[in-house]
Amino acid sequence: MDASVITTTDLRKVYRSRDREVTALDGVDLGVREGEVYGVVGRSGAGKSTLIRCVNLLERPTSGTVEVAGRDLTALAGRSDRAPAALRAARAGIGMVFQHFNLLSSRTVQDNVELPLEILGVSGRARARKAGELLDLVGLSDKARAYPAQLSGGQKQRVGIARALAGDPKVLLSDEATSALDPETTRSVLRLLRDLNRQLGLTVLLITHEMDVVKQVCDSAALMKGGRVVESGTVAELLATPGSELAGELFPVGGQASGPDRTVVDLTFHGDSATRPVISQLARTYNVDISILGAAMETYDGRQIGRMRIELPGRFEDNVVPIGYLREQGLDVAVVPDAPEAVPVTGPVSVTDPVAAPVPAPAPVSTVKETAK
Ligand SMILES: Nc1ncnc2c1ncn2[C@@H]1O[C@H](COP(=O)(O)OP(=O)(O)OP(=O)(O)O)[C@@H](O)[C@H]1O
Repeated sequence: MDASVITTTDLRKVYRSRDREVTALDGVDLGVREGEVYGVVGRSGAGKSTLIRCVNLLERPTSGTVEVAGRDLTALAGRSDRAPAALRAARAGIGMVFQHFNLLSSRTVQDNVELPLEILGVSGRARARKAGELLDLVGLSDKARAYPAQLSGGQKQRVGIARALAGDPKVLLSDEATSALDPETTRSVLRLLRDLNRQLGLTVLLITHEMDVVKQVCDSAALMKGGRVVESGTVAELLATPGSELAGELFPVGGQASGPDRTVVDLTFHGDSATRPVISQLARTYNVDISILGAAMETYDGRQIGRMRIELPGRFEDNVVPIGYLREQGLDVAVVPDAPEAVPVTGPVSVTDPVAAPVPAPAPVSTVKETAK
Protein backbone atom coordinates (compact mmCIF):
# COMPACT_ATOMS: atom_id res chain seq x y z
CA MET A 1 0.00 0.00 0.00
CA ASP A 2 1.28 3.47 -0.83
CA ALA A 3 1.19 5.44 2.40
CA SER A 4 2.15 8.70 0.70
CA VAL A 5 0.05 11.62 1.78
CA ILE A 6 1.65 13.97 -0.75
CA THR A 7 2.49 12.61 -4.17
CA THR A 8 3.67 14.57 -7.16
CA THR A 9 3.97 12.74 -10.44
CA ASP A 10 6.07 14.05 -13.31
CA LEU A 11 5.39 17.58 -12.16
CA ARG A 12 6.48 20.27 -14.58
CA LYS A 13 6.24 24.02 -14.35
CA VAL A 14 7.36 26.26 -17.15
CA TYR A 15 7.18 30.02 -16.63
CA ARG A 16 6.62 31.73 -19.94
CA SER A 17 7.06 35.39 -20.63
CA ARG A 18 7.11 37.13 -23.97
CA ASP A 19 10.77 36.57 -24.69
CA ARG A 20 11.77 33.57 -22.60
CA GLU A 21 10.82 30.34 -20.92
CA VAL A 22 12.07 29.09 -17.57
CA THR A 23 11.58 25.45 -16.67
CA ALA A 24 11.29 25.67 -12.87
CA LEU A 25 10.15 22.05 -12.37
CA ASP A 26 11.33 19.44 -14.81
CA GLY A 27 9.48 16.22 -13.96
CA VAL A 28 9.38 16.02 -10.16
CA ASP A 29 8.23 12.78 -8.54
CA LEU A 30 7.92 13.19 -4.80
CA GLY A 31 6.34 10.89 -2.21
CA VAL A 32 5.88 12.20 1.31
CA ARG A 33 4.62 9.55 3.70
CA GLU A 34 1.99 10.15 6.31
CA GLY A 35 3.40 11.44 9.59
CA GLU A 36 6.89 12.28 8.39
CA VAL A 37 8.82 15.52 8.24
CA TYR A 38 10.20 15.81 4.73
CA GLY A 39 12.77 18.42 3.78
CA VAL A 40 13.47 19.65 0.26
CA VAL A 41 16.83 21.33 -0.08
CA GLY A 42 18.67 22.93 -2.95
CA ARG A 43 20.43 26.07 -4.04
CA SER A 44 18.62 29.27 -4.92
CA GLY A 45 16.72 28.79 -8.16
CA ALA A 46 16.57 24.98 -7.88
CA GLY A 47 12.76 25.11 -7.89
CA LYS A 48 11.94 24.53 -4.21
CA SER A 49 9.45 27.40 -3.83
CA THR A 50 7.79 26.53 -7.09
CA LEU A 51 7.42 22.93 -5.94
CA ILE A 52 5.84 23.79 -2.60
CA ARG A 53 3.53 26.33 -4.23
CA CYS A 54 2.47 23.69 -6.75
CA VAL A 55 1.66 21.26 -3.94
CA ASN A 56 -1.24 23.41 -2.80
CA LEU A 57 -1.91 24.72 -6.28
CA LEU A 58 -1.03 28.30 -5.38
CA GLU A 59 1.00 27.84 -8.55
CA ARG A 60 -0.64 25.88 -11.33
CA PRO A 61 1.63 23.15 -12.71
CA THR A 62 2.16 23.09 -16.47
CA SER A 63 1.69 19.30 -16.41
CA GLY A 64 1.81 16.36 -14.03
CA THR A 65 -0.32 15.68 -10.99
CA VAL A 66 -0.40 16.59 -7.30
CA GLU A 67 -2.25 14.36 -4.88
CA VAL A 68 -2.71 15.36 -1.26
CA ALA A 69 -4.44 13.02 1.16
CA GLY A 70 -5.75 10.92 -1.72
CA ARG A 71 -7.19 13.84 -3.69
CA ASP A 72 -5.89 14.85 -7.08
CA LEU A 73 -5.69 18.62 -6.68
CA THR A 74 -4.72 19.14 -10.30
CA ALA A 75 -8.03 17.58 -11.36
CA LEU A 76 -9.90 19.96 -9.03
CA ALA A 77 -8.15 23.05 -10.34
CA GLY A 78 -10.30 23.62 -13.43
CA ARG A 79 -9.15 25.94 -16.19
CA SER A 80 -10.04 29.41 -14.99
CA ASP A 81 -7.73 31.49 -12.80
CA ARG A 82 -10.16 31.47 -9.91
CA ALA A 83 -9.92 28.37 -7.72
CA PRO A 84 -13.18 26.44 -7.73
CA ALA A 85 -14.95 25.64 -4.46
CA ALA A 86 -13.70 22.02 -4.45
CA LEU A 87 -10.08 23.17 -4.59
CA ARG A 88 -10.65 25.80 -1.90
CA ALA A 89 -12.13 23.10 0.34
CA ALA A 90 -9.21 20.74 -0.32
CA ARG A 91 -6.77 23.55 0.50
CA ALA A 92 -8.36 23.90 3.94
CA GLY A 93 -6.70 20.56 4.71
CA ILE A 94 -3.27 21.96 3.84
CA GLY A 95 -1.71 24.49 6.21
CA MET A 96 1.09 26.76 5.07
CA VAL A 97 3.69 28.79 6.93
CA PHE A 98 5.84 31.43 5.29
CA GLN A 99 9.31 32.85 5.74
CA HIS A 100 7.99 36.35 6.50
CA PHE A 101 5.02 35.15 8.56
CA ASN A 102 2.40 37.07 6.50
CA LEU A 103 0.43 38.24 9.55
CA LEU A 104 -2.06 41.09 9.30
CA SER A 105 -0.62 43.96 11.32
CA SER A 106 -4.00 45.55 12.09
CA ARG A 107 -5.33 42.38 13.74
CA THR A 108 -4.50 40.97 17.12
CA VAL A 109 -2.75 37.62 17.43
CA GLN A 110 -6.08 35.93 18.18
CA ASP A 111 -7.78 37.57 15.20
CA ASN A 112 -4.93 36.49 12.93
CA VAL A 113 -5.38 32.88 14.02
CA GLU A 114 -9.15 33.15 13.57
CA LEU A 115 -8.86 34.50 10.04
CA PRO A 116 -8.99 31.20 8.12
CA LEU A 117 -11.95 30.11 10.25
CA GLU A 118 -13.74 33.36 9.47
CA ILE A 119 -13.24 32.66 5.78
CA LEU A 120 -14.64 29.15 6.27
CA GLY A 121 -17.73 30.71 7.94
CA VAL A 122 -17.13 29.28 11.42
CA SER A 123 -19.19 31.05 14.13
CA GLY A 124 -17.56 33.62 16.43
CA ARG A 125 -17.64 31.51 19.57
CA ALA A 126 -16.26 28.37 17.89
CA ARG A 127 -13.53 30.49 16.28
CA ALA A 128 -12.48 31.99 19.59
CA ARG A 129 -12.39 28.57 21.24
CA LYS A 130 -10.28 27.08 18.45
CA ALA A 131 -7.90 30.04 18.37
CA GLY A 132 -7.49 29.77 22.15
CA GLU A 133 -6.60 26.06 21.86
CA LEU A 134 -4.12 26.72 19.07
CA LEU A 135 -2.39 29.58 20.87
CA ASP A 136 -2.08 27.29 23.86
CA LEU A 137 -0.56 24.61 21.62
CA VAL A 138 2.12 26.99 20.31
CA GLY A 139 2.78 28.49 23.78
CA LEU A 140 1.36 31.96 23.15
CA SER A 141 -1.86 32.07 25.20
CA ASP A 142 -0.65 35.20 26.94
CA LYS A 143 -0.22 37.07 23.65
CA ALA A 144 -3.76 36.67 22.30
CA ARG A 145 -4.51 40.41 22.55
CA ALA A 146 -1.09 41.57 21.32
CA TYR A 147 -0.47 42.88 17.83
CA PRO A 148 2.18 41.38 15.52
CA ALA A 149 4.43 44.43 15.91
CA GLN A 150 4.70 43.64 19.62
CA LEU A 151 6.08 40.13 19.00
CA SER A 152 9.54 38.73 18.35
CA GLY A 153 10.24 36.91 15.08
CA GLY A 154 9.92 33.51 16.75
CA GLN A 155 6.60 34.50 18.33
CA LYS A 156 5.31 35.76 14.98
CA GLN A 157 6.18 32.43 13.39
CA ARG A 158 4.35 30.61 16.20
CA VAL A 159 1.27 32.68 15.36
CA GLY A 160 1.79 31.78 11.70
CA ILE A 161 1.90 28.11 12.67
CA ALA A 162 -1.23 28.39 14.86
CA ARG A 163 -3.06 30.07 11.96
CA ALA A 164 -1.91 27.33 9.58
CA LEU A 165 -3.40 24.72 11.92
CA ALA A 166 -6.81 26.42 12.21
CA GLY A 167 -8.45 24.16 9.61
CA ASP A 168 -7.10 20.96 11.27
CA PRO A 169 -4.89 20.18 8.29
CA LYS A 170 -3.33 16.76 7.75
CA VAL A 171 -0.45 18.41 5.98
CA LEU A 172 1.66 21.45 6.79
CA LEU A 173 3.78 23.12 4.14
CA SER A 174 6.63 25.27 5.33
CA ASP A 175 8.31 27.70 2.95
CA GLU A 176 11.65 28.60 4.59
CA ALA A 177 9.81 29.16 7.89
CA THR A 178 12.98 29.62 9.90
CA SER A 179 15.16 31.46 7.39
CA ALA A 180 14.44 34.87 8.94
CA LEU A 181 15.15 33.66 12.50
CA ASP A 182 18.33 33.47 14.56
CA PRO A 183 19.78 30.01 15.30
CA GLU A 184 18.30 29.68 18.80
CA THR A 185 14.82 30.75 17.67
CA THR A 186 15.17 28.46 14.66
CA ARG A 187 15.80 25.54 16.99
CA SER A 188 12.73 26.33 19.10
CA VAL A 189 10.46 26.71 16.05
CA LEU A 190 11.80 23.44 14.63
CA ARG A 191 11.15 21.75 17.99
CA LEU A 192 7.60 23.05 17.83
CA LEU A 193 7.14 21.65 14.32
CA ARG A 194 8.54 18.32 15.47
CA ASP A 195 6.21 18.27 18.51
CA LEU A 196 3.17 19.09 16.35
CA ASN A 197 4.23 16.40 13.90
CA ARG A 198 4.30 13.84 16.72
CA GLN A 199 1.31 15.03 18.76
CA LEU A 200 -1.07 15.63 15.88
CA GLY A 201 0.34 13.10 13.40
CA LEU A 202 0.85 16.09 11.12
CA THR A 203 2.81 15.48 7.92
CA VAL A 204 5.25 18.33 7.28
CA LEU A 205 6.79 19.19 3.93
CA LEU A 206 9.35 21.93 4.31
CA ILE A 207 11.72 23.64 1.99
CA THR A 208 14.96 25.07 3.22
CA HIS A 209 18.43 25.98 2.10
CA GLU A 210 19.85 25.08 5.51
CA MET A 211 21.23 21.58 6.02
CA ASP A 212 20.93 22.07 9.77
CA VAL A 213 17.14 22.15 9.43
CA VAL A 214 17.23 18.74 7.75
CA LYS A 215 19.57 17.46 10.43
CA GLN A 216 17.37 18.68 13.27
CA VAL A 217 13.89 17.63 12.18
CA CYS A 218 13.64 15.71 8.93
CA ASP A 219 12.90 12.01 8.57
CA SER A 220 13.41 12.21 4.82
CA ALA A 221 14.96 14.64 2.41
CA ALA A 222 15.25 15.41 -1.27
CA LEU A 223 17.89 17.42 -3.07
CA MET A 224 16.76 19.55 -5.99
CA LYS A 225 18.92 20.83 -8.81
CA GLY A 226 17.73 22.58 -11.93
CA GLY A 227 14.08 21.72 -11.35
CA ARG A 228 14.74 18.03 -10.70
CA VAL A 229 14.99 15.84 -7.64
CA VAL A 230 18.47 14.35 -7.90
CA GLU A 231 18.52 12.45 -4.59
CA SER A 232 15.80 11.45 -2.16
CA GLY A 233 15.14 9.00 0.64
CA THR A 234 15.04 8.71 4.38
CA VAL A 235 17.99 10.40 6.05
CA ALA A 236 19.20 6.96 7.15
CA GLU A 237 19.06 5.66 3.56
CA LEU A 238 20.84 8.72 2.23
CA LEU A 239 23.61 8.38 4.78
CA ALA A 240 24.09 4.79 3.70
CA THR A 241 24.27 5.67 -0.01
CA PRO A 242 27.80 5.84 -1.37
CA GLY A 243 28.54 9.16 -2.99
CA SER A 244 25.33 10.79 -1.72
CA GLU A 245 25.76 14.54 -1.92
CA LEU A 246 23.12 15.07 0.77
CA ALA A 247 24.86 12.68 3.12
CA GLY A 248 28.14 14.44 2.50
CA GLU A 249 26.60 17.82 3.31
CA LEU A 250 24.70 16.54 6.34
CA PHE A 251 27.72 14.84 7.83
CA PRO A 252 30.79 16.23 6.19
CA VAL A 253 33.90 14.17 6.70
CA GLY A 254 36.51 16.55 5.39
CA GLY A 255 40.21 16.07 4.93
CA GLN A 256 42.61 16.29 2.02
CA ALA A 257 45.42 13.99 1.00
CA SER A 258 48.56 14.77 2.98
CA GLY A 259 50.70 14.59 -0.13
CA PRO A 260 51.02 13.13 -3.63
CA ASP A 261 50.92 9.37 -4.02
CA ARG A 262 48.21 8.96 -1.43
CA THR A 263 44.76 7.41 -1.88
CA VAL A 264 41.89 9.05 -0.04
CA VAL A 265 38.83 6.88 0.43
CA ASP A 266 35.40 7.64 1.92
CA LEU A 267 33.85 4.72 3.77
CA THR A 268 30.27 4.33 4.90
CA PHE A 269 29.63 1.78 7.62
CA HIS A 270 26.14 0.59 8.34
CA GLY A 271 24.46 -2.37 9.92
CA ASP A 272 26.88 -4.97 11.17
CA SER A 273 29.94 -3.30 9.65
CA ALA A 274 29.46 -0.25 11.90
CA THR A 275 30.46 -2.21 14.98
CA ARG A 276 33.31 -4.38 13.64
CA PRO A 277 36.96 -3.29 13.88
CA VAL A 278 37.33 -3.25 10.09
CA ILE A 279 40.02 -0.58 9.95
CA SER A 280 42.38 -2.25 12.40
CA GLN A 281 41.83 -5.58 10.62
CA LEU A 282 42.73 -3.89 7.33
CA ALA A 283 45.89 -2.43 8.84
CA ARG A 284 46.93 -5.81 10.24
CA THR A 285 45.99 -7.92 7.23
CA TYR A 286 47.83 -5.76 4.68
CA ASN A 287 50.40 -4.21 6.98
CA VAL A 288 49.36 -0.79 5.79
CA ASP A 289 49.47 2.53 7.68
CA ILE A 290 46.06 4.14 7.65
CA SER A 291 45.42 7.78 8.54
CA ILE A 292 41.90 8.78 9.54
CA LEU A 293 41.24 12.22 8.03
CA GLY A 294 37.69 12.64 9.33
CA ALA A 295 34.79 10.67 10.76
CA ALA A 296 31.14 11.03 11.81
CA MET A 297 28.88 8.52 13.52
CA GLU A 298 25.11 8.90 13.76
CA THR A 299 22.16 6.80 14.82
CA TYR A 300 19.05 6.98 12.65
CA ASP A 301 15.94 4.90 13.16
CA GLY A 302 17.95 2.87 15.65
CA ARG A 303 20.60 2.04 13.01
CA GLN A 304 24.15 3.10 13.49
CA ILE A 305 25.72 4.71 10.46
CA GLY A 306 29.28 5.88 10.30
CA ARG A 307 31.22 7.79 7.69
CA MET A 308 34.97 7.97 7.62
CA ARG A 309 37.59 9.42 5.32
CA ILE A 310 40.87 7.55 5.39
CA GLU A 311 44.18 7.90 3.63
CA LEU A 312 46.25 4.98 2.39
CA PRO A 313 49.88 5.27 1.28
CA GLY A 314 50.36 4.84 -2.45
CA ARG A 315 48.20 5.55 -5.48
CA PHE A 316 44.91 3.91 -6.32
CA GLU A 317 46.63 1.16 -8.31
CA ASP A 318 48.65 0.23 -5.22
CA ASN A 319 45.52 0.01 -3.08
CA VAL A 320 43.16 -2.00 -5.21
CA VAL A 321 43.43 -5.04 -2.96
CA PRO A 322 42.85 -3.26 0.39
CA ILE A 323 39.93 -1.37 -1.17
CA GLY A 324 38.49 -4.67 -2.39
CA TYR A 325 38.88 -6.02 1.15
CA LEU A 326 36.88 -3.08 2.57
CA ARG A 327 34.09 -3.73 0.12
CA GLU A 328 34.07 -7.41 1.03
CA GLN A 329 33.53 -6.35 4.64
CA GLY A 330 30.23 -4.75 3.62
CA LEU A 331 31.41 -1.14 3.54
CA ASP A 332 30.48 1.34 0.85
CA VAL A 333 33.73 2.62 -0.59
CA ALA A 334 34.25 5.74 -2.66
CA VAL A 335 37.65 6.91 -3.84
CA VAL A 336 38.04 10.66 -3.46
CA PRO A 337 39.65 12.38 -6.44
CA ASP A 338 41.81 15.48 -5.95
CA ALA A 339 38.63 17.55 -6.12
CA PRO A 340 36.58 17.34 -2.89
CA GLU A 341 33.79 15.20 -4.39
CA ALA A 342 33.83 11.43 -4.04
CA VAL A 343 33.48 8.88 -6.82
CA PRO A 344 31.51 5.79 -5.85
CA VAL A 345 33.34 2.59 -6.64
CA THR A 346 30.53 0.66 -8.23
CA GLY A 347 31.86 -2.35 -10.12
CA PRO A 348 33.85 -5.16 -8.60
CA VAL A 349 37.32 -3.93 -7.79
CA SER A 350 40.06 -5.93 -9.48
CA VAL A 351 43.69 -5.26 -10.21
CA THR A 352 42.75 -4.21 -13.73
CA ASP A 353 39.85 -2.07 -12.58
CA PRO A 354 39.33 0.87 -14.94
CA VAL A 355 38.46 3.17 -12.00
CA ALA A 356 42.21 3.76 -11.74
CA ALA A 357 43.45 7.25 -12.61
CA PRO A 358 42.35 9.40 -14.19
CA VAL A 359 39.34 9.24 -11.90
CA PRO A 360 36.12 9.83 -13.83
CA ALA A 361 33.65 12.58 -12.99
CA PRO A 362 31.28 11.73 -10.13
CA ALA A 363 28.36 9.62 -11.30
CA PRO A 364 24.89 10.92 -10.41
CA VAL A 365 23.61 9.27 -7.28
CA SER A 366 20.58 7.19 -8.07
CA THR A 367 17.42 8.03 -6.21
CA VAL A 368 16.98 6.01 -3.06
CA LYS A 369 13.55 4.50 -3.29
CA GLU A 370 11.13 4.75 -0.46
CA THR A 371 10.92 1.86 1.88
CA ALA A 372 8.43 1.24 4.65
CA LYS A 373 9.60 2.42 8.06
N1 LIG B 1 6.87 33.86 -11.38
C1 LIG B 1 7.97 33.51 -12.04
N2 LIG B 1 8.16 33.87 -13.32
C2 LIG B 1 9.25 33.49 -14.01
N3 LIG B 1 10.23 32.72 -13.51
C3 LIG B 1 10.10 32.31 -12.25
C4 LIG B 1 8.98 32.68 -11.43
N4 LIG B 1 9.13 32.11 -10.21
C5 LIG B 1 10.29 31.42 -10.25
N5 LIG B 1 10.87 31.55 -11.46
C6 LIG B 1 12.14 30.91 -11.88
O1 LIG B 1 12.02 29.51 -11.65
C7 LIG B 1 13.24 28.97 -11.18
C8 LIG B 1 12.98 28.29 -9.83
O2 LIG B 1 12.64 29.29 -8.87
P1 LIG B 1 12.22 28.94 -7.36
O3 LIG B 1 11.88 30.25 -6.69
O4 LIG B 1 11.20 27.89 -7.37
O5 LIG B 1 13.59 28.36 -6.79
P2 LIG B 1 14.03 28.18 -5.26
O6 LIG B 1 14.83 26.92 -5.22
O7 LIG B 1 12.86 28.28 -4.37
O8 LIG B 1 14.98 29.42 -5.03
P3 LIG B 1 15.08 30.38 -3.74
O9 LIG B 1 15.68 29.54 -2.65
O10 LIG B 1 15.99 31.49 -4.20
O11 LIG B 1 13.69 30.85 -3.45
C9 LIG B 1 14.21 30.13 -11.10
O12 LIG B 1 14.98 30.13 -12.29
C10 LIG B 1 13.32 31.35 -11.05
O13 LIG B 1 13.97 32.47 -11.60
